[in-house]
Amino acid sequence: MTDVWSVDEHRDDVLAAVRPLAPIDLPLLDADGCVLVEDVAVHDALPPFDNSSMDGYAVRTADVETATDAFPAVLRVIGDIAAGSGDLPAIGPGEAARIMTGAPLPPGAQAVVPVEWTDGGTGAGPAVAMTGRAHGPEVRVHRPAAAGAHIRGRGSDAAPGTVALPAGTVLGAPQLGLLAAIGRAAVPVRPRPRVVVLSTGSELTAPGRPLAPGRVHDSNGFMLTAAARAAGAVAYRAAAVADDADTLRATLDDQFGRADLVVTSGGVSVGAYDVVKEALEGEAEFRRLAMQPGKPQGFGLIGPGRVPLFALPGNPVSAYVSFELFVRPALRAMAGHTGAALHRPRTTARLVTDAPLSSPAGRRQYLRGAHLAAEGTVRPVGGAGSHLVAALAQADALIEIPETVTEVVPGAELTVVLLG
Ligand SMILES: Nc1nc2c(c(=O)[nH]1)N[C@H]1C(S)=C(S)[C@@H](COP(=O)(O)OP(=O)(O)OC[C@H]3O[C@@H](n4cnc5c(N)ncnc54)[C@H](O)[C@@H]3O)O[C@H]1N2
Ligand code: MOO
Repeated sequence: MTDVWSVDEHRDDVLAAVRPLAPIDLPLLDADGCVLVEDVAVHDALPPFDNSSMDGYAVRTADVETATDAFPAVLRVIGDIAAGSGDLPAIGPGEAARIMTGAPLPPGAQAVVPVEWTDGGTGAGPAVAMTGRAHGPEVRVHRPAAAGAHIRGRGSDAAPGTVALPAGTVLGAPQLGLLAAIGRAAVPVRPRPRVVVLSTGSELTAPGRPLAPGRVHDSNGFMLTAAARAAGAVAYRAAAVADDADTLRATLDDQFGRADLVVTSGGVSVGAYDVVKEALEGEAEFRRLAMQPGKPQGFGLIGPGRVPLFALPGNPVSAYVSFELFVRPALRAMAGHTGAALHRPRTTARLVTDAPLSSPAGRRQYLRGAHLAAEGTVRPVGGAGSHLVAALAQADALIEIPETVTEVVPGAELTVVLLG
């Protein structure tokens, strides 16, 4: 009897075989979505200097401590400080400087009074101040301000010597913003894996071209390339290769130099033209899994570069489900992700169907489903056939039915894999 592997055994074997890619320094926007490999320290304080958080007037607190609407403090405006100013007037007793948001606090000032608390230097009340008219040589301040009011202190966001981002951080928009703010132009990260997706089958025709009798369009090439991109890879679809082992091998050899991982589909079953098996004989291991769809699977580290190659089954749903369960975690591991971040999130949901569903004994079944998070339910979409691409396109989850279960009744609690 031929050995049969479980889904978990195959996934564990594949994850044990792949390694995180060597780190490289990438410019910030190229590092988007990548995993940082070293702690990044703050060298210069952020903000780099004390600055105003409001448009208003930089003042000495003693000068405004008794200010009210009836008895405003009248201060002499000795200058204008815009964001980016380097030349700052010193504020003496009875003086103020008009200051903009983000502008450096001038020496002598202890607080900023927002323009709304003043006459805006117009000689009028607060209502007029709101109109933002040009200031005069004097400003009337109507309220006191505590020391430090409306001032963003040097280093109050990130202090020098602290860790801005620890190794292992996945870089997204806020993290890239922080790196830019502390002056980093490039960071050491694991690069996105480069993936080549290759469909096999003499029946395959590129979409956009008319179908000759007996032929079908190559859907796997596009679906798996998109799935690899969604997993964080830089992925390209190669033109489909006909069922000829020598041509396939030559095409694969050509791709190994430019790919960190290769995905093929088709040609792994027991048919007369299962050329992927033939082309990789002795290098990849071909297995039967206790799984439906996705029973035949091939995997190996191929060529001198030992490039991971996944030979997925040709049926489109089988190929996609196999990608999600085996290739995606491998790609995520190569990109430096660990733990739960390798996998699609899972949850439990109540099955909504009119009649019980049957499932093959001894095989873990993955039905396609529509998940309703708010209701905690999942509804099967289409049947179990592994050619049902239209139903797959309606699904946002995989419904997992364990190997030991042959029938599930409406209302049963099942694990679902969220495809996001
Ligand atoms: N006698 C047996 N026959 C089959 C078995 C078996 O155990 N004994 N297993 C079945 C299962 S399960 C699967 S899955 C498929 C896997 O077959 P292959 O990986 O060899 O795939 P092909 O034969 O090349 O194609 C299968 C099917 O998928 C279509 N296909 C293939 N590539 C594409 C593509 N890029 N785009 C769209 N459609 C594609 C192809 O035309 C076939 O219809 O084997 C079963 N048979
Ligand atoms: O197990 Mo094949 O992978 O469905 O249809």
